[in-house]
Amino acid sequence: MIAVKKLFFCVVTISVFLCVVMYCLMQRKNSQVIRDSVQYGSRVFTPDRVIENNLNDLAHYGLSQLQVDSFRNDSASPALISRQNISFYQNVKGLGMDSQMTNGVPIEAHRLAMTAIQNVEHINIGDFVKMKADEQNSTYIKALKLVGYTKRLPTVINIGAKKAGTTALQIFLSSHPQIASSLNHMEIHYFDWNYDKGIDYYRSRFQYSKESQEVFEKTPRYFITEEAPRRIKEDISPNVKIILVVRDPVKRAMSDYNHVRWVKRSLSTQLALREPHTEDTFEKTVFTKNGEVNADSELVHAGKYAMHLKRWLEYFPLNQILVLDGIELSTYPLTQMRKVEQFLGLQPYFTQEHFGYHEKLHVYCLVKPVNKCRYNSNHKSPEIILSDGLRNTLYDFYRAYNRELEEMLNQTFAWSNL
Ligand SMILES: Nc1ncnc2c1ncn2[C@@H]1O[C@H](COP(=O)(O)OS(=O)(=O)O)[C@@H](OP(=O)(O)O)[C@H]1O
Repeated sequence: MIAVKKLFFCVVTISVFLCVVMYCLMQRKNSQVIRDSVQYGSRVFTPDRVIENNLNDLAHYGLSQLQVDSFRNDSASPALISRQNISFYQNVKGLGMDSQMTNGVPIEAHRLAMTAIQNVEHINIGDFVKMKADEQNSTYIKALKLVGYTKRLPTVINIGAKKAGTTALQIFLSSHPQIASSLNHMEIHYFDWNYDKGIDYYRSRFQYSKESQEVFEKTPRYFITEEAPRRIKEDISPNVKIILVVRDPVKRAMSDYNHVRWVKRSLSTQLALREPHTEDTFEKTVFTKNGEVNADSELVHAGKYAMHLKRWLEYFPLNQILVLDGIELSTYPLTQMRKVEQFLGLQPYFTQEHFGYHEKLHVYCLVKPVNKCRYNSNHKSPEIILSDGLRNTLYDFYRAYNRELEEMLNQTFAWSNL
């Protein structure tokens, strides 16, 4: 009997040991895949999936920069597009990507430009394909211009706040036919991190667009960047329209903490270095050892909305800044997007049919014309649990800022007096 028990014990121990080893190996593999993956719009592509889906084609379109570190490098020249036929787009569409590609030429613009090359420039496609890259490039850009498409600086900027729902806004707004976006819908970070690259670099990071379109970018870090409002006013125009999304600042800080920890765990050191400082728990990050709020922490600082907004108001009048509540955006996307349409003077486009509730994510996603949901990088992060005392201390800290924001905007927020 004792021998059977011992044998049973041994089998259980070995099985547990093997399970632990397998689990560790799988985690290692997963984290490698995450490190090497790239987020494209709302999708994440791992190297395996990209190779499966024809890396050669993707490489032609700038997607050879598949390391997260090269996100902000220049993309392929528009002329490369002419070397492939339209079926490439169908491939890409099959992958669930946008038809507006890395090089920023919308499919409609490409078709018009190719027609112009043949009918206006009188160059047949055979000759065009054989042209040297430089000549082909300039012919193509000239044709794009001829049909009304150029790269332009933004007319609308979503300045933040980080983790307040800005990606959802971007996904919704970018589907409006009168909106052109940044390439790949990337955050360009021009007015904070990439300012020394110059305005031509900034312009190059947008899709080709028509005069009748608004050009849109979102970089949530602009909101807390001291120089951003002045730079935007001086370098683009005093008429740029600004959209700010705000959210319960305590929830924002928690979401930010999870995001930063995820970036530090999963992405490159270069990207991680740019993220705010964090300790190994949320509590240690936002509170001092004495249990006071650590006002120096960027995670805390970013939620002092009234303070940041005041700085923006030194450069832009309030009627040029639309402030949305992130929670409203996740619950009533149609009402919020109608506000945005009105603010930007766009034709009414959105209807309830464009939005569908995602049961697992508990938010609304875009379901028309394509399914697109915010990829939630934090979904595996454990929920942050704070004692009632610390939670109240944090809410107390923000209350004065929240009330000031309400007064400035003559608008109330459900989280203002928590
Ligand atoms: N449809 C919709 N509407 C409003 N908010 C939404 C929506 N979808 C997602 N979310 C929540 O937004 C949080 C991420 O905010 P951002 O997209 O601004 O993050 S980022 O600054 O771009 O990284 C993130 O919050 P947390 O889940 O608390 O981390 C998302 O869940």
